[in-house]
Amino acid sequence: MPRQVLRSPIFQNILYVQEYASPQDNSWIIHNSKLAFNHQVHLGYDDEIHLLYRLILMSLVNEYVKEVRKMGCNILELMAEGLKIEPKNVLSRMLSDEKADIVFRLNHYPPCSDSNPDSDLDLNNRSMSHGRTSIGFGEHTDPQLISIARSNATSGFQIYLEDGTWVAVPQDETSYFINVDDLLEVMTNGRFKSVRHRVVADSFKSRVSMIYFGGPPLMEKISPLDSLMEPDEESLYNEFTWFEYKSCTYKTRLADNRLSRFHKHSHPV
Ligand SMILES: O=C(O)CCC(=O)C(=O)O
Ligand SMILES: [Fe+2]
Repeated sequence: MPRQVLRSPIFQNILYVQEYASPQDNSWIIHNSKLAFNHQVHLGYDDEIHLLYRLILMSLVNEYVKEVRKMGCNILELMAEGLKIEPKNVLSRMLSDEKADIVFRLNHYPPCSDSNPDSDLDLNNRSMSHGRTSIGFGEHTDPQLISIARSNATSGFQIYLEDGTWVAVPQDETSYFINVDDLLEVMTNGRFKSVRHRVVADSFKSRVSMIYFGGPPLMEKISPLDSLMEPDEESLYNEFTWFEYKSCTYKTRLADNRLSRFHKHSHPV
């Protein structure tokens, strides 16, 4: 099914017809710019897509999202089991809730011939010059609970390690890539870490990825799970709702450490 979605001629057409930067960005995803080389396709808002295309596309996406949501729930249940907490749906109930805040995003990174011979060097440096590298999607953590991604086996996805290096994650179109997101870090009181990641555009191959972002209902209160906390353990975070956190993501820049704003003992960055 996912491969079918990626390869579907409908998707291919839409990728080339409807490419534009996301309206809510504050400069971090700019269509065809040197800051980011990425086209996002926002489904549902594209008035010019032929109605028939839109209907077929919507039904493919809905079917995919339904299945991936089930997978997300299973993964969260396995995590609860691994953490030895009860009930087993303590995390997954937020995704299975009919008000769960789900986003599906399709990213298209055209080949970018902009890269220069120094870029490998630059790409391991967090303070790189954006003008000289071909960043497809700037570094960030995903704000939700978990993200589940598939791609067309074009490299570029990298994760950040605490020692300051970026590690390329080998891609293949038969695997799912699961990210721990910000809310899961809070709910596990830091036991799981939200993974900082980015995409570097490939010089020769186009990359397409589709990501399911699983978030809880907007008014869900987020704080470390009672059932997980040791008797003398202190909560690292102030309680907030997903709505508050989500609003904060729109007011901050992509690369910001948004969690630090909700951290009990640190100053906002
Ligand atoms: O394209 C990818 O593989 C990752 C994109 C991403 O990190 C995102 O959409 O949040
Ligand atoms: Fe992401």
